[in-house]
Amino acid sequence: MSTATTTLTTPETLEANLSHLSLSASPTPSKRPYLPRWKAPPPTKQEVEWADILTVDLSLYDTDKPKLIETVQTALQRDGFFYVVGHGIDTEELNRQFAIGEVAFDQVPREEKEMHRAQIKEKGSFMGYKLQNYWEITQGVRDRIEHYNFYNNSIDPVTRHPTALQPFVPEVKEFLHTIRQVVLRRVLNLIDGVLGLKEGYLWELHENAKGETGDDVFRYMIYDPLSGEEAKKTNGVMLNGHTDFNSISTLISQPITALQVLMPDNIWRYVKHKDGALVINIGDQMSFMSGEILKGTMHRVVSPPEDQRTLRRLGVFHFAQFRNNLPLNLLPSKKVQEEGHVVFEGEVPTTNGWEATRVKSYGTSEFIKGEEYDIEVIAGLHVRHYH
Ligand SMILES: O=C(O)CCC(=O)C(=O)O
Ligand SMILES: [Fe+2]
Repeated sequence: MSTATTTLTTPETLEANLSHLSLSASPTPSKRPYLPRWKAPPPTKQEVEWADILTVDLSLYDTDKPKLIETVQTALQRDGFFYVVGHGIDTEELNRQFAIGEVAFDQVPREEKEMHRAQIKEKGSFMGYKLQNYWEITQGVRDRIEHYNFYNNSIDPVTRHPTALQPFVPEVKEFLHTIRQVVLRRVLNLIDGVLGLKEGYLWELHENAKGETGDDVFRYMIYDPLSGEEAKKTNGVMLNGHTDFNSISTLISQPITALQVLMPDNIWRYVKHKDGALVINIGDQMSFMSGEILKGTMHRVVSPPEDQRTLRRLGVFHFAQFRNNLPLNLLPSKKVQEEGHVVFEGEVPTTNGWEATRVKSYGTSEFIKGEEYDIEVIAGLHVRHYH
């Protein structure tokens, strides 16, 4: 049974409908186009400084929600990051997404990738490919990152995607649907609990009863290693320190140790791989709407430890978006009004407006240069770009 047609609009129907979602491998995997299983690289054996990140076990969602709300509260007010386990998505389904991701990079010819190049500067959109060398890291060193992005509201028709990816598009759609319902929706409900909002309030800002849905980005991403020379110039940095632009980001944990979080003591620490877990953080927009009670935390990607340094690093990401054209005002929560602060003094940017502005300028525009980070001014705010 396909789940892609399940439509969910009201919080009351969440629990009833969750039971209809395929949380494990599809019952008809034989109908799926063949792909070899993705072979995950071995975890690092080196000791590095790990970030202390809390874990939310979603299998307790129905039985111990108050405990989960408490954990999400600590995680988002202190670190901005947490792991999610017990989400019910089978590890084979997660593996399959990495296998499809490889197709996007290794089975699509360069000319076809060029044809699907994202209109980043023109439209502030990553739809399609962001190819290598588009961004500057620092001192003239260009990035070694390629990504392919699906947009939730523009996945159809299948033929808009590169030929090699087309057979897998129905699965991508189904996976994105599942992750929205099983992970995003429940996490948003927990954040409602943290902020004292009525359950379902934040979900409604992501998908309303009319079926208007945020234009989430679903991304496959691959990092090629930096050369020794490049790494020396960037201090090992492969992706500059940034906050995400959206509401909530989810990445599937993978073994190559490279993602670092700037912890409250101003030290970058590594995010440790947890098999089958998802790593969640909030982006600018959720942070702003919370009056910055919830932290949009700085993170970056650096060259992995010695035993993984020459490996390519494949990633799978879901960047959830609020619905379009919502002003980034404070949420109607007593806690936000009392403990948060007004973020925008002048004109308040909209959800998709903020996203597009950040996509357009990231990695390409001239900012105010600083020792540790450069500063970009958007709507009167100082946005930091660590290098
Ligand atoms: O590759 C990663 O682990 C993080 C990537 C990231 O932060 C992003 O794409 O916003
Ligand atoms: Fe990020």
